[in-house]
Amino acid sequence: MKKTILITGGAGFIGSHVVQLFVKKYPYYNIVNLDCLTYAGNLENLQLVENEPNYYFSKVNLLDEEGLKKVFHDFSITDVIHLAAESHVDRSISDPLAFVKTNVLGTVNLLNAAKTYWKELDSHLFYHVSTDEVYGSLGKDGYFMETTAYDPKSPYSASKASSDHFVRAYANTFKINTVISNCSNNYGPNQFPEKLIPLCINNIQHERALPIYGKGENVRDWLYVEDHAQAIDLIFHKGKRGETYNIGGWNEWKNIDIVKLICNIMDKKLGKEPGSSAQLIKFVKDRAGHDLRYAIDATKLQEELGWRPSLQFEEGIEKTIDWYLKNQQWLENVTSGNYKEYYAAHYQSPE
Ligand SMILES: Cc1cn([C@H]2C[C@H](O)[C@@H](COP(=O)(O)OP(=O)(O)O[C@H]3O[C@H](CO)[C@@H](O)[C@H](O)[C@H]3O)O2)c(=O)[nH]c1=O
Repeated sequence: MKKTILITGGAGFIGSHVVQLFVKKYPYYNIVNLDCLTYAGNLENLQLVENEPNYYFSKVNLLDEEGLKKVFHDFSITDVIHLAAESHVDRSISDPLAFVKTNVLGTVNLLNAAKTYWKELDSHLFYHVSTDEVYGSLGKDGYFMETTAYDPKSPYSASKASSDHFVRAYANTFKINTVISNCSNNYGPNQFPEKLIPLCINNIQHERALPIYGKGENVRDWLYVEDHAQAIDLIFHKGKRGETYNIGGWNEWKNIDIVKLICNIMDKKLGKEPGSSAQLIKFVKDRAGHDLRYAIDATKLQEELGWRPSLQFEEGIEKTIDWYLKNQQWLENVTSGNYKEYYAAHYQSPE
């Protein structure tokens, strides 16, 4: 059966890489990008594929139940890769309800649309892209395994944990084919500059302070976004239905070390005195309930499906910095909201 895959959140950071990979690699699939274009969704991210004959865009909010059903019907959707989500932990602290609406209610709406539209459930797949934050926070040792009990600590991770549970509940109750992956911190092109790495790159360019929460001792595992997209491709095609796969980079860094690394690279690239960017580092009030350490074991994905990250971190971070330095206009557009003009020129009037 020819696939028509609905990729939600395709104008966002990770979603745009997944859409580009699928559109280019599988010209015989139709790819429908469903995105409501919040501040973090930008159609400029899809310039490389927007004219491909197998690419479609649909501006629909996950809270619009009828709109979702119409997309399933109009495009005869066969599979879903669900990436659309509110994703920023700090925003979830100031506005938890927005996360409940998009991440929990939105996911349930999407599951309902699939359940309503799909007749032979066995021939379809609902793939939910999730986060390692559902497992909570680690101390100095240990790793998140697929079997680790859920223990979300922030409104963001609680909303993603809840959406994971709904996906599993629908698999159990309504026999929808599902698969879930939980990934560590991503970095790379197209990431909105509220996240640590692009925030630092952007702030160094503008000689602004680099805010480090607490003492900068918190640890994250970092993965290049294209490696995440490759993992999603593998899991979508070869992952066992009903299973969960952890995705990570085996690449743990303390926040302060990563910021210092970015400072050093930026000094060289911008021709600044060594050590000058690091002077912008400013220790600020810690994030409320800040998870200490995330570290994820992706052995199952490696052993069952043969996935490994392709890039060393040092290479990935250079590539990322080069991309941001080359794409000043992109940064300007996403931080000023000018992307709406791009949307108007390419599609229709923004709301
Ligand atoms: C924005 C910002 C962050 N930080 C710290 C908080 C974290 O320990 C670390 C990374 O922060 P963020 O870039 O916001 O990412 P984090 O909270 O780890 O969550 C990310 O990674 C998760 C996967 O682990 C994803 O599910 C989330 O959507 C994504 O936002 O840097 C700072 O010290 N200063 C900052 O200004």
